Amino acid sequence: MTTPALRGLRLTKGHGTENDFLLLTDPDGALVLDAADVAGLCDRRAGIGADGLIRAVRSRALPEGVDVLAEDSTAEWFMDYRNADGSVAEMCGNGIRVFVAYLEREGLVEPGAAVAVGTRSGVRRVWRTGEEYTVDMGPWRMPGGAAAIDQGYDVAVVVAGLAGARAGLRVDVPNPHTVVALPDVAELDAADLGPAVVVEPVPPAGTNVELVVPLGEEVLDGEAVGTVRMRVQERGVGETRSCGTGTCAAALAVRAWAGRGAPDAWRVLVPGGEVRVRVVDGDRVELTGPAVLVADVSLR
Ligand SMILES: N[C@@H](CCC[C@H](N)C(=O)O)C(=O)O
Repeated sequence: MTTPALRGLRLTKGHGTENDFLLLTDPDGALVLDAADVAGLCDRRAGIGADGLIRAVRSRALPEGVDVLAEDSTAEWFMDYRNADGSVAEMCGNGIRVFVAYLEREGLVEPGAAVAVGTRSGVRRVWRTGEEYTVDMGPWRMPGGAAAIDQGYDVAVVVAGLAGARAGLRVDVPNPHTVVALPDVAELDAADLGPAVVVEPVPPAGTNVELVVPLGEEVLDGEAVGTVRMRVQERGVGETRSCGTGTCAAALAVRAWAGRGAPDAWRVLVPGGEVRVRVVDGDRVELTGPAVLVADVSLR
């Protein structure tokens, strides 16, 4: 599995609500990691196994055309995110929390300080409160525009195990998501996210798909908080135990469906745990959840 160029490479395994990642540091961006290398390392039988791989590269070592430092000169590290099949993704909401926990543990950023991280979708700020990390995920977009928001959907989605086509609403965070509301947890459990999910019309860059069941609202510490249960099929991976950008998309879709007066604060329950999503100033979203480093591995 390991190509000679990767022998001796040191990786760390970590997860955020059981969305798991391999992390490595390549400060000068010297390592050539092609899609087959990434897929081999992420393979759960022949490799180490993970939903994605994250390479930490110094922003000043990035190839021309990726100018993170022009956006924020303090964004010293770039998160090079790859899905388990080797494809690249714009952003990873669980991965970026684990990335900052890893940078702290490696002594590459000041522990406990807010960190600006370069990503393919721009610079994102991450800060730690106790054991949890919060990410300013920035603005989102519903590519179907006002018509989709008014109608509540803009695509048709066919999922194995569920009868007929379901209505889906696309939400970019800014990686592409399609959120489908189901009436109850029995349907959520019946869905088979093993086979490909068919989305029509096909989104131009593909899509992650979230199945959600809204579970109502309660008042916590004087604030209305909505709860959503979610399962996800990730682009470039398959079904995963969690997806941070997906939880943001899920909360934003359910909030849009609920209409005026819907909560800004959401708990999203996923098979791997729970995260919190907050809409701030109506136009950007924050994600809070755990980050766990599990093991260090050296490739033979
Ligand atoms: N698991 C991630 C999302 C990873 C990228 C996604 N599969 C894509 O291709 O967009 C998250 O926690 O956000």
